[in-house]
Amino acid sequence: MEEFWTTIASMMGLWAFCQTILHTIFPQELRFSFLKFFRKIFNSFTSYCYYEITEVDGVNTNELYHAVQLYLSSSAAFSANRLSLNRALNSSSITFDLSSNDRLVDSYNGVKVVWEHVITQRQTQTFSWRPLPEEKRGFILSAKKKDKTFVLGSYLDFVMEKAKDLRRKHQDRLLYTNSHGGSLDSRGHPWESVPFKHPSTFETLAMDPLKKAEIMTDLLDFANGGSFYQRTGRAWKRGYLLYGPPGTGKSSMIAAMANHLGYDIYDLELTEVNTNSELRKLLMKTSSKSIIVIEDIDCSINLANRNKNGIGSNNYNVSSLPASNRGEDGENTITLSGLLNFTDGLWSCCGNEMIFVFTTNHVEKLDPALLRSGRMDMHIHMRFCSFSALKILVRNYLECEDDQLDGVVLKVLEGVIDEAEMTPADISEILIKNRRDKNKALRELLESLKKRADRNRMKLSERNKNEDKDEELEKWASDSPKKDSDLLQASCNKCKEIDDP
Ligand SMILES: Nc1ncnc2c1ncn2[C@@H]1O[C@H](COP(=O)(O)OP(=O)(O)OP(=O)(O)O)[C@@H](O)[C@H]1O
Ligand SMILES: [Mg+2]
Repeated sequence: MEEFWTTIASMMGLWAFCQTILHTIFPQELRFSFLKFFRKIFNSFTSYCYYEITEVDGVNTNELYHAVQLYLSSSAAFSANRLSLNRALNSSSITFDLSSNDRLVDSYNGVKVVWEHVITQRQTQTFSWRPLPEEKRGFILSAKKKDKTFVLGSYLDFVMEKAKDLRRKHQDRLLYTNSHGGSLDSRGHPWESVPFKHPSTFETLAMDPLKKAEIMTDLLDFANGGSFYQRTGRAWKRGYLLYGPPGTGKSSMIAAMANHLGYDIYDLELTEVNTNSELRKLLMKTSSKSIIVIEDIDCSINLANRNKNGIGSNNYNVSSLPASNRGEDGENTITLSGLLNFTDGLWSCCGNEMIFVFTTNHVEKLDPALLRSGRMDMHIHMRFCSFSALKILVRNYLECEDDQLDGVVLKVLEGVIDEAEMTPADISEILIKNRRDKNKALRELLESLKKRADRNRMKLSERNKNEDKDEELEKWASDSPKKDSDLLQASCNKCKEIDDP
């Protein structure tokens, strides 16, 4: 027995010695290359095949890597012995990742495969035209050579599908922002993300139910229309323009869209982007199934001054933009063509299933080129609160259906709501403040609506009066030259009479 333990101890000592030698001879950055080399030699004798799935594939992020990561973090992950657990700030769920160089055995339809997660430090960069991530991450998938076709076809398709489902059902959606313009971080990403937790849904959105249903159908048609877009040769993307006064629910609508489809949101801060090529880089680094949002597009680029350099010059006056957003000569280097290409050019299709949403309070300021179908396919006017929208707000905030409310009060509300021109944001505020006392909430709401309606009526009658005055003035102005010319003609005739007695 003693001999057995001695042998075990010496073998362990030998193993530790070999490991130390390996670590000393091959520093961290060379270890990955060594393992690869070793694996190559080993591969020629083995009945297994190996596939490497790296995080970054050339200039683009590798979607397969993220799909595998998500897939392995699902129930399959419970069979692993060692996992790294993550919980992102504000996230509601814990995610599991395979630790570095750990393995996991998975089986699908009776075929066994092994996943290994490999993380290595990148070698010190000598020269690179773009900064590369400090860490190199990848999965190595190994399977028996005889199962090669099955693994590359059905199994990887299954992994992608499963990841898609998981993403929709469980994972928090992400909200990305380009807070440092278009430059890349240490991992080669220009976007920073936080979990997207906005609770707005189409259920809570107060707007005309028919319009709402139309938008929801349009979104689902888009999301399920992969084969249609493929067959018709169209890029699988759709543009929505949301316009209307502040507080009518444009941002809430974007959140509802994302929650409805389970998409991530890329909130593009255009004023932080310096050039068209930065804009393109940002686009290249977005993933499929996402909504790219440019809020207040009229404030991001001063489209009103398009003619400053002549129509078609595509340069804009950027006086309203921060200095960092201008070129050397004080001109912004983002051009209309850059923005149009962003939404409609060849580069706009580098991800599939993309939605572009632009919002504005002043649709009249936007260039028609930006608004045409194919770029902004659906124009959605977010209006002041209507009676049907009000009923949704009352149901949400006061937790009561309209048949539980006083019929007379409802009638009065219906009569006054359109004239009052109040935004859902203003109405929400009154309801939130008085949500513990329904009757008080409705009374205060009615008072505010009446006040606003009276004010609007007064404004309207004043405007009408002014318009009448303007009309009179115009009439007088158009008549007076006639009178003057009559007088002139009369005096000329008089002079003639005097000259020719
Ligand atoms: N149609 C709506 N349905 C439900 N809530 C709404 C609606 N419109 C506004 N609200 C409420 O008002 C607040 C402001 O709305 P939101 O930010 O969506 O308006 P917006 O149109 O994006 O305004 P802005 O043009 O100033 O960006 C939100 O917190 C939301 O709760
Ligand atoms: Mg908004």
